[in-house]
Amino acid sequence: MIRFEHVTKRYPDGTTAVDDLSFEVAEGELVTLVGPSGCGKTTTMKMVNRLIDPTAGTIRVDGEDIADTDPVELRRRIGYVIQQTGLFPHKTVLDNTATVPHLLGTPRKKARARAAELLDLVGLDPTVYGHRYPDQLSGGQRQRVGVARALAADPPVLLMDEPFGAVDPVIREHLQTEFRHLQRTLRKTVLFVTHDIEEAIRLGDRIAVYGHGRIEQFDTPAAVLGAPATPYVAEFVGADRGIKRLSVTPVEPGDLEERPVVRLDDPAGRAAAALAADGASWAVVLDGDATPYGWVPAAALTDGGPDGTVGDHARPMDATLPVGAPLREAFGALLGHDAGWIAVLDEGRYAGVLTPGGLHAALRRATTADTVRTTREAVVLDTVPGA
Ligand SMILES: Nc1ncnc2c1ncn2[C@@H]1O[C@H](COP(=O)(O)OP(=O)(O)OP(=O)(O)O)[C@@H](O)[C@H]1O
Repeated sequence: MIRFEHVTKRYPDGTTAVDDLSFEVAEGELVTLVGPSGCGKTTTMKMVNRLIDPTAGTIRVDGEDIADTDPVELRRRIGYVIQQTGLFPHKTVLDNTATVPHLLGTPRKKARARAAELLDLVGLDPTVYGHRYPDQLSGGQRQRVGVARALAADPPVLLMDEPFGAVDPVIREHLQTEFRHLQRTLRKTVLFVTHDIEEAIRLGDRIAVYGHGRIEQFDTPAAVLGAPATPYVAEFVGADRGIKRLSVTPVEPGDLEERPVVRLDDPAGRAAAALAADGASWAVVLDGDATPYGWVPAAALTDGGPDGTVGDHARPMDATLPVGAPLREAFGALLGHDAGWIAVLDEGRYAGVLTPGGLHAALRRATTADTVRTTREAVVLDTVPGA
């Protein structure tokens, strides 16, 4: 969808900001460009909507060489969000959001109705915030308006240059999470610039790690963290990259353990006998066919005699995780609940439990995947002193 072919940008003073860059962002993909200050990220982005023209090379959007495209027509197809959101100070939030569709010919009333929907989508109640002016909003709220405004003309491509840069870390993480959810449904083609590796990992389908004017590695977050291509990338992603990988490795069905399962309305005596036959000290309790309710210790089932149902003795546990949740979330959930396990759902149905042992195995699985990715040439054999 966005394709760079041997693109170089040299500024008139001789600075080479981007040097022979080639990469592609697929349709519906979110690529983060990450690197230290001055490495050419913004220059790369501004060449896509022709705010800057390259010195050499070709950039294509949807197959078309943008050098042959009228910049105004090009920018209609490309939403642009920047850190200083660039909102019109004298217009209300609603009018700021509705401006571009209105300019493009959408009747005013329809443009405003759509703007209200978009404000809602980015988490701003239009009845509360729609009539405010930008200086009556917090930094995080202004950035949400910036995102809503960029989405208003429904462009297939979004360029985002440090869009969440000006807010504190907590709000920032919140905005990132919301944007990730939004992107799951919108599936825009997004080029997202950041100097924050955590942000790049959380948001990117793939990450381009920039050195000076060049991409040092272009791959999925898991691959960049698991197998940094160069010492520069390894240093940039940080010594704690193992921990960061918890954010990008998902829980898979194979990581789950099977436990005996009983149902709330099962007779307690029969459940106790089944557990005894299994030699199990506890069972998962389901409410109906597939909804986890909690757990029951074997010993509790026969408290007060064998009559009654499992429900009389079961203990609720409200935490569950979906298959595909990042291990970081699973780790947090395990720490937050005393039971040493967490029920995992696959498409809403109980699929098994995740234990600390399963979590460990999942991390090892991710490591093994990296070993397969790493080419033989890339492996450096060190001599172990004294071996
Ligand atoms: N108009 C210009 N004239 C000359 N040099 C420029 C110009 N704009 C940018 N540069 C230089 O080009 C290089 C890349 O700049 P760019 O803004 O693309 O980097 P960046 O990675 O986005 O940095 P930051 O994270 O600080 O925004 C830098 O060395 C910068 O000083």
